[in-house]
Amino acid sequence: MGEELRLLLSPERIAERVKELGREISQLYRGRPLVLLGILKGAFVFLADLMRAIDLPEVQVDFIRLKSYGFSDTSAGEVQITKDVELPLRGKDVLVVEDIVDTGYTLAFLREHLRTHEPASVRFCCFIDKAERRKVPLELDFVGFKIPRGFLVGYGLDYAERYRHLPGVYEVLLQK
Ligand SMILES: O=P(O)(O)OC[C@H]1O[C@H](OP(=O)(O)OP(=O)(O)O)[C@H](O)[C@@H]1O
Ligand code: HPA
Repeated sequence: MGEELRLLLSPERIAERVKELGREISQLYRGRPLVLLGILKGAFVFLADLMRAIDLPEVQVDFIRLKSYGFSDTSAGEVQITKDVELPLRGKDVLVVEDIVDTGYTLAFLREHLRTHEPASVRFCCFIDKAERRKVPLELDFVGFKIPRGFLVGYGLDYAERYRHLPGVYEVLLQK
C-alpha cells in the first residue's frame, strides 16, 4: 500500500502565518519573559520558526516529549512522558507550542502535568487545529490553521515517522 500526498499549505503560506503568530504572541507577553515549551517530536519545526518571529526581551526554550500515537494513525487516548521539562517553570509564563491538536488528549494531559510545576500562566499555541475531532474540551490561545479532516504530514508532522522534513503540509491519500 502506497501513499499519495496532496499539498494543503505551501511553505510561503506557513511562513506568513508564523510571522503573524509571532507578532500576536509578542504583543500579549510584551516586556515579560516567556518560556516556550515545545512538544517533541512534531513541534520542533514550528517552534524553530516561531521563536524567531517573536520579539521579546527574554525567551527561553524547553521541550517535553509526549507520545500518544505510536506507529498508527489513531489515538490510543493514552499519553506518556518520555522526556520531562528541564527548565524551572515555577512562576513563569509558559507558552506550550504544539504541531497539531486532534483529540486533545495530549494537551489535556500536559495541562494537568504542568500544574505540578506551578507556572504563573500556561497558554497553548498550535500550528494546526483539527477542532472537529476533539474528544476533550480545550481552549487554544493561538492557532495557525484550522484543518478539519485528513491525515496531515510535513512541517514536523509524520506518518509512521516519515515526511517530517517536508517544508509544506500535505494530506496523505491512502491508495489500496
Ligand atoms: O490531540 P491528540 O489526539 O492528542 O493528538 C496530537 C498529538 O499527536 C501527535 O503526536 P505523536 O504522539 O504522534 O508524537 P510525535 O510528535 O512524536 O509525532 C501530535 O504531534 C500531537 O502531539
Ligand atoms: O493528521 C495528523 N498527522 C500527524 N500526526 C497527527 N496526530 C494527530 N493527527 C495527526
